[in-house]
Amino acid sequence: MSYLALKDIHKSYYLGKEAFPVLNGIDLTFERGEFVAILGESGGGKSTLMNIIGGLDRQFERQVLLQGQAIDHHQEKQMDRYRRETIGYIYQSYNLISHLSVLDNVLISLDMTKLSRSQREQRAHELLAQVGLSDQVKKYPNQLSGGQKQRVAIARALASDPKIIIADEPTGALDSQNTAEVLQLLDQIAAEGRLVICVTHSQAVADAGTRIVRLADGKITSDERLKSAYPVDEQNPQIAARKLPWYVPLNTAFKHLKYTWSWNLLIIIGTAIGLFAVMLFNGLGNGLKGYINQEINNMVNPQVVTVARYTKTSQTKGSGSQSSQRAQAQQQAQAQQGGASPSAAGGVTTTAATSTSKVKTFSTAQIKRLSQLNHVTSAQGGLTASNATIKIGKKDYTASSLTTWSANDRKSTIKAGHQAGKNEIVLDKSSIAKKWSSKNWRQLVGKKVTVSYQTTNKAGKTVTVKRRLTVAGITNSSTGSGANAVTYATMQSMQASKQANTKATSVTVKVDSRQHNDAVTKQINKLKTNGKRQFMATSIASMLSTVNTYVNLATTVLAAIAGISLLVSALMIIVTMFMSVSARKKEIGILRALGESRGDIRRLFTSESLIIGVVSAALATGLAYGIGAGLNQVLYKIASYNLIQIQVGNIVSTFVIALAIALLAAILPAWRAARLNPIDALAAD
Ligand SMILES: Nc1ncnc2c1ncn2[C@@H]1O[C@H](COP(=O)(O)OP(=O)(O)OP(=O)(O)O)[C@@H](O)[C@H]1O
Repeated sequence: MSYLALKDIHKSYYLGKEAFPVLNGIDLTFERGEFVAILGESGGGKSTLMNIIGGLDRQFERQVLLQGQAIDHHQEKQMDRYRRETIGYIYQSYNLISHLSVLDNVLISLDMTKLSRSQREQRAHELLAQVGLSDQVKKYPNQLSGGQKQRVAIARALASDPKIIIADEPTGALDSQNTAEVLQLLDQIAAEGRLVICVTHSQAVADAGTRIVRLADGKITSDERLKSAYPVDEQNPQIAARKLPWYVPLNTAFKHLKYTWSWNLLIIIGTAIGLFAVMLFNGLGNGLKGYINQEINNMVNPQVVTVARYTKTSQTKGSGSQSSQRAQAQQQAQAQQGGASPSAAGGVTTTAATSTSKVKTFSTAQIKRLSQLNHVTSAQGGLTASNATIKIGKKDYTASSLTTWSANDRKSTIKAGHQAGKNEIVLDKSSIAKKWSSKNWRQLVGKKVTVSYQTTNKAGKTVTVKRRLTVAGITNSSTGSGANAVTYATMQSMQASKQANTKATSVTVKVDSRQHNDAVTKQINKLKTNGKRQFMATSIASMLSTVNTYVNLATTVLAAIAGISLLVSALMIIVTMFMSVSARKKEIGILRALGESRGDIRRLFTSESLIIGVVSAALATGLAYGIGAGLNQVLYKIASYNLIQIQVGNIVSTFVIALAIALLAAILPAWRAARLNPIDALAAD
C-alpha cells in the first residue's frame, strides 16, 4: 500500500458551461522518503495537481488515497484536518504573513499542534536554526532577502511535522546559490522520511530529487526514478495536531492591529468620539439628577407629606392628574378659611373664590388620626395667609404669603439668624430682606416689624390682622414655602385676636423614612369617614421622581442623538474590515492552506473588530473622564456641584455598546473572508 495514491484524477475548469480539461486521468503513487519533481511546461496542470494533493482543491473527479484511505474531498472539515496534519506548503512567492515576525510566521503553524507553549517556541527556534536563520527571528518578512524568506517558508512548512511537503516552484525566484541551498534542505526533508513533491520547470531542480514525473497536457508522460527513496523510521512519532484554539485568531488580530496601528487609529478615534458623547450626556444626566435632588432636599424635607382637606373642588378638578392634585393641595394649604386673599403663592395659580370659600379645616381628632398612621412620626397643623404687608420702619413690603413654619421647612434655608419663636418671624431674603438693604440685609435680624393681612372673621366680616413681631432670621427658599413664616402658635394667636379661624388648613406629616413617603401619601388619600374621602396628600418625593423622569428623558434623548454618530462609526468599521479582507486575501489563503478552518478566519476578523471596539470604548472612557473633569471645574463655579458624574454603569454600557457595534460591523466582512476560496485567495496579488 502506497503512502499517497492518485487514482485517475480528472479536473476541468469551467468558463460558463464550457469545460476546459486540465488533468485527464492522473494515476500516481508516492512513498515517504521520496523527493519527487513534477516537471512540465507552463499551463500543463502542475499547480492544479498540487492543489488537489494538498487538499485545497475539492472540485475534481476520482480519488486521492492516504495510506489506502480515500480522502473525502467533499467534507470541508476533513480537508481542513488533512491540511493541518499531513501537508506542508512551500510556494514560489514565499507567502509569508507580512505583519508577523519570522518567529510568529513559524509559530502560526505550530499553534495547531498539541505541543506546549514552550515546546512550540523551542521547535520554532530549532527549525529556524535548521534553515540557518537563528539570528533573524525577530525580523519581519520585508526585512529579509528572497532566499531567507524561502527558508522561513520551509521552516513553517515543517513546523507541524507534516509527512507531505508540497513545494510549488520553490526556487523559481531564487539565484543559483539560494536554489542550491533550498534544494539541499528539501533533500534533507525527504531524508527525514517525508514525502517531498516539488513542482518545477527546471530540469536542474528536477535532477536534485529521487524521482521525476513529467506532466504534459494533463497526462503523465514519464515517471523516472533517479535513486531509491530514503528509508523511513516508522517508530518516529508524529507531533499530534489540534484545532486552532480560539485565542490564537485574537492574538493574530492583535498583532495585525499593532502592525497597522496608524491605519486603525482614525477609526478608533472616530468611534471613541461617538461613545464619549453618549457617555458624557449620561454623566451629565446623573449629575443633573444629583444636583436637583440635592437642591430640593436642601430646601424641603423629603420625609414630609403635605396634607390638605379634600373638597368637592378637588373631586371635580383633582381626580385627574397627579400634578393637578398637587397644585390643589398647595392652594388649599395656602388659602385660609374665611377669605384671606386667594392670590398666587409660591408659584401656585389663584383659585376661584368659590373653591377658597370651601376650604375646610382640620379638627384636632383628624390631626391625631394622621399622626397615628403607619410610618408617621408626627403630624403638625399649619395656617397660611396671602398677601401680607410687612412694615419695616416706614416702608411697606409685600409678602405673597405668610405661613407657619413646619417640618417641611429646612433649617438650612435660614441664611441669617434662627428659626422663629413666639412672636417672631423669619423673612424671605430676596423679596423682603434684600429689598430692605441689598448689602446689609443680615442686619434685619432682631428688628421689629409690623405684619398685617386681611382675613374674614367667624361672623363673615373682613378684618385686618396686625401684629408687631421680631425678625428672628432670614430665609432663602426658592420654593416659596416657609419664606415668610411664624410659628403655628403665633399665627393662631394673631388669628384669634380678630376672631378669625385658628384651626389648621394644612397638616405637615413627617414620615419615618424617605422610602415610605409614597406609601404614606397613598394611605392618607385613601382615608375615609362615612365613606367620604377626607384628605389630599402630596409629597416632595413624588415630585422628585417626576423631575428625575424628565431629566432621564432629556439625557436619554441627548445620548440617543449622540448615539447616531455611532452608526457612522459602525459603517467605518465595516468599510475598514472589508478593505482589510481585500488587502489580506493572500493571508487568508495561507492560513487556510496551513489548516485553519472557515471559523478560524471568521474569528480572526471578528476579533479584530472587537479589539477596535474595546480600544475605542477605553479611549472614550478616558476622554469622558478627562473632559468631564475639565467641564466639572468650569461648571462647579456656577453650581458648586460636579455636574458630570460618570458611573460604573455608564462605563459598562459604553463597552457593551462598543462591542455590539463592533460585532455587528464584523459580521459581513468576516463572513466574506471565511467564504473565500483558498486557491483564489492564494492567487491574490
Ligand atoms: N481558476 C482557473 N480558472 C480557469 N482556468 C484555470 C484556472 N486555474 C488554472 N487554469 C488553467 O489551467 C491550466 C493549468 O494551470 P496550472 O496553474 O495548473 O498550470 P501549471 O502547470 O502550474 O503552470 P505554471 O507552471 O505556469 O504555473 C492553465 O491553462 C490555466 O490557464
